[in-house]
Amino acid sequence: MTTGPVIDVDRLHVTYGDFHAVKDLSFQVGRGELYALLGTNGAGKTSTLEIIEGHRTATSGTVRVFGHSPRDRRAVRPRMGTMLQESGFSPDLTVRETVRLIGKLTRRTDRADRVLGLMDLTRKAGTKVSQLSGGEKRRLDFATAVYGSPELIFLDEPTTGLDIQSRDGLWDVVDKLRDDGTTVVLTTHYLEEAQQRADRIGLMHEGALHLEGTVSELTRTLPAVIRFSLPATAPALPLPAVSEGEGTFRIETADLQDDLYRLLHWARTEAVRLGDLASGPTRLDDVFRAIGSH
Ligand SMILES: Nc1ncnc2c1ncn2[C@@H]1O[C@H](COP(=O)(O)OP(=O)(O)OP(=O)(O)O)[C@@H](O)[C@H]1O
Repeated sequence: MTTGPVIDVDRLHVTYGDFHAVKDLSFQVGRGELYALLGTNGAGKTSTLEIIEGHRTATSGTVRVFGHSPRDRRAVRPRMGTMLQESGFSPDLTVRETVRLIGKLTRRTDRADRVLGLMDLTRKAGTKVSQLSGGEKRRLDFATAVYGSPELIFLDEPTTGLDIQSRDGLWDVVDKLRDDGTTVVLTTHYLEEAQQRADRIGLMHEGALHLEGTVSELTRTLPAVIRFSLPATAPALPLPAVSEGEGTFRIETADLQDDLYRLLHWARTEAVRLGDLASGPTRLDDVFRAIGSH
């Protein structure tokens, strides 16, 4: 039984030649957490994950997984499953053979047919990997990652190329694993998936952690937004608003409830119809867009 964090990254540096891809990166992932490591293109996420997964050595700094070096494969591999962005499966093996091979290599035990069933691949069990569609390959990749229900799972862009049924199926499996205490590290460019599911987010930019926190801690760093359109004849608004052209306005607010109330009260009193009214907290997309602008 490990006490302390499942993943502990301390002052990690990764250089390629004289290029500094990861600079003094520190973060921890606790047991049972879903930690989303997100970032701009080239931020250093893959480089970092490759070190945590034991595929690459750090230039300097320390990384511990379950208290061990990730290069200590015997200690770490049986306890972690990995869904990479690109699988390196042998095209000539069947789907079932592939799952069994990964099980053997990682020293995890399970039934191949169980994990194939989870991802609706039972009918493809005897099919060669080379004959699978792109989405089926991704599902096979996920099935191998969850083989043996490991304590730690890395999901690198897991839903890219999956149809909506497969996405829902994948997240159902992840939710069940999490109920049993599995720790998940997710990278994705589908920010709404991270927004819905992550306990904490580490947001990388240019090799460093730009922001870290829960979704609400990150979105709280930016104002919420109210958008609407007005007829040209409308009287002056009760709040400062920015015109976005064609009669559309945007109000940025640190107090969405109060300012929305003031706007609606004004509209009713003045008998003004607010067109296409929409409001909501800042989305993770906006936090990303703000990177580099401050
Ligand atoms: N083997 C390598 N040799 C030289 N430079 C590399 C190598 N691998 C990555 N880099 C560079 O290091 C930086 C970080 O790359 P990395 O793949 O870790 O980023 P990322 O955050 O995963 O990006 P993306 O979201 O685009 O996949 C990039 O500028 C990349 O060009």
